[in-house]
Amino acid sequence: MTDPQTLPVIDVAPLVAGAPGREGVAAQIGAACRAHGFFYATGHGVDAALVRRLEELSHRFFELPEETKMQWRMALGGRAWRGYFPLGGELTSGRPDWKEGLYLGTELPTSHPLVQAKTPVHGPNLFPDVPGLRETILAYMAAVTQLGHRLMEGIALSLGLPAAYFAERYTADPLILFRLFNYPSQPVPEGLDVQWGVGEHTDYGLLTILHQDDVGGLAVHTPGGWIDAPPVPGAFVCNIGDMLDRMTGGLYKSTPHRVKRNTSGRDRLSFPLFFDPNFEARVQRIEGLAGAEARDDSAGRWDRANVHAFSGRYGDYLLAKVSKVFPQLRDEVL
Ligand SMILES: O=C(O)CCC(=O)C(=O)O
Ligand SMILES: [Fe+2]
Repeated sequence: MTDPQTLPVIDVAPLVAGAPGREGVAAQIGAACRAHGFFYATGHGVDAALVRRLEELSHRFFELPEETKMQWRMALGGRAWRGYFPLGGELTSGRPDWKEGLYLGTELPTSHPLVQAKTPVHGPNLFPDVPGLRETILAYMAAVTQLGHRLMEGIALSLGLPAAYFAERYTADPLILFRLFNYPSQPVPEGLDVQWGVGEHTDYGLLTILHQDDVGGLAVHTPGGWIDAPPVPGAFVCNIGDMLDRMTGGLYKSTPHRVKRNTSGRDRLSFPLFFDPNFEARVQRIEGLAGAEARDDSAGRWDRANVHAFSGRYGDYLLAKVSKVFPQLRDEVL
């Protein structure tokens, strides 16, 4: 039985290896997705030294003066939606979050057909000039994207589907967005309407794979109330997003979460990688899932949206959401 007060820690090694035990791993993932949509993954095979190096280099970047970091500001990333945003620069539910960040994603050259076609959220990254950061980000995104493919196989098996179900329809070429976040411990100036590191929200796509450092602050809104998702050394926090909720008719919940304002006295780093359907993919219900009701839960949702009513390209869903969190960019780049 899954304890409703703690998030399960699942050793995904057999799934990563494609070994016989992967059915058992899939069953545990399925139980977690039905219970809270959140779990920790250990045994994932992503090199701990790579994660440590990314933490060190990220600290080095965020420690730079704000004027320096603004050399790589998002406004310069254009439609690709890449670059640095300063403290208070992103809104959740209309309020500024107390975090700064660097937006990244799959690295595509300007000559790539999708970039030439001006497809939003596709393009080259704006890599800060911190020695080693570019290579480390690219290696990290590649490793965690591979993990995303394996976890989606586990999710497919957990629904009684062929392992390649999602890859065949949505994620042969997944949309990967990646962020480095820093939640500084610095107090909020008087008069600013800031409450959270990140306000309550759900993630938009299929699966989020998050590394958080040892500071803590992430909390998850389960049916039984808010529970903490404290750091578990060496584990990724995995949670499902709105599209999997939509595809499964609500069987797998896209669970709201938020991050407390950091008052620990040291910076908190987190690195979410969003493993999402291809921008052009049309998102459809999975046929014949027992227990799926596709209930309209919009009245109780943070954004009052009915994900089950959505039909269209994943890219359109994403853009409608993103333009709410960065309203100042919407007019410039979309
Ligand atoms: O920083 C965290 O721990 C969570 C961030 C998050 O929820 C998000 O970026 O969607
Ligand atoms: Fe999130």
